[in-house]
Amino acid sequence: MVLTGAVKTFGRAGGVVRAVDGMELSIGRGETVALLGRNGAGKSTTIRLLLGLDRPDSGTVRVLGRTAERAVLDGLVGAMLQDGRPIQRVTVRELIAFVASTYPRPMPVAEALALADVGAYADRRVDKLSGGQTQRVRFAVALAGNPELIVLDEPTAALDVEARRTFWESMRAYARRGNTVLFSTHYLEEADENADRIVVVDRGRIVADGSGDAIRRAAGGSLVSFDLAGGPTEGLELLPGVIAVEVSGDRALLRTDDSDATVRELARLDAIRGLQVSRATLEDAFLALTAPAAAVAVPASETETVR
Ligand SMILES: Nc1ncnc2c1ncn2[C@@H]1O[C@H](COP(=O)(O)OP(=O)(O)OP(=O)(O)O)[C@@H](O)[C@H]1O
Repeated sequence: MVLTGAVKTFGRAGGVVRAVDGMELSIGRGETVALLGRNGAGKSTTIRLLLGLDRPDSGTVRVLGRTAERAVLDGLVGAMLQDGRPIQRVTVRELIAFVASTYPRPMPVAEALALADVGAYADRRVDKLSGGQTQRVRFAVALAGNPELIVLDEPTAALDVEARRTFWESMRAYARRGNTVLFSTHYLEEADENADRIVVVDRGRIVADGSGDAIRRAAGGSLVSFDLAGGPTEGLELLPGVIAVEVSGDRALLRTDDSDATVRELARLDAIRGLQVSRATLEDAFLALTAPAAAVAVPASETETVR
């Protein structure tokens, strides 16, 4: 599926919000992709464009070679949105059978129940289930049309650790069949563990796109910190390897893609009091990429664009 220059704005008292701001995103069949961003980054709006629930103000959206609306009507796309609630007073099996009957080439009901791992309570009413069970039923609903692509908006937001684990097992089983998965999340570990590719979104734009490792690298592979001991802070950004500099009290934190070179130069300058070197975590990378006053700009050439 492909978003080309997609823009979606919302009018608001006092101005216009560019929820999606010139998004260029292409996802190939069989990929599992995480859309990672803070609250309000534009993830849900991107997903709504891909599902044909909203139209872009400009730019285009194509899903499996057709318009988003057409792809959904053809049963090629399954979705789990944040606010969807299954209809009540029916059993899980009845619900899935009903949803399947509305699609041209549905998944056999037993298969959808098994894949979403809801077989154990298939004959219970959907309004009598726990939060984790309900979420899996919603996943079964998304599978019922036998889609090639599934789009999940923060699928595990309300789940505990165990429910999350079983949810991702089901999702991976679906992906292993050669299907495509796009999910949004705030959770870095979830993106890293369950996606082949992470697309970091900030203010309606993609600020990094690649594997977890590529994103760590793009935001600076290591962090070097030391006590300034009253020394100058000017020029630190010019040290070899340094991508960004933060000063907090009397301590300087340098984000660097060549910590050896950075440390050698600091040693030469005799600025190694309390020196610490650590590998940037995905969390560091994410914060650097999406911090409100983004200190780090990732040149497009440093992101690993998969397609
Ligand atoms: N229907 C709407 N009307 C007005 N503004 C909207 C609407 N939908 C989204 N926005 C605004 O667009 C921006 C992006 O919102 P969006 O819901 O896409 O972000 P998100 O990354 O999904 O956030 P969250 O993680 O909180 O779900 C936000 O500033 C939001 O307030």
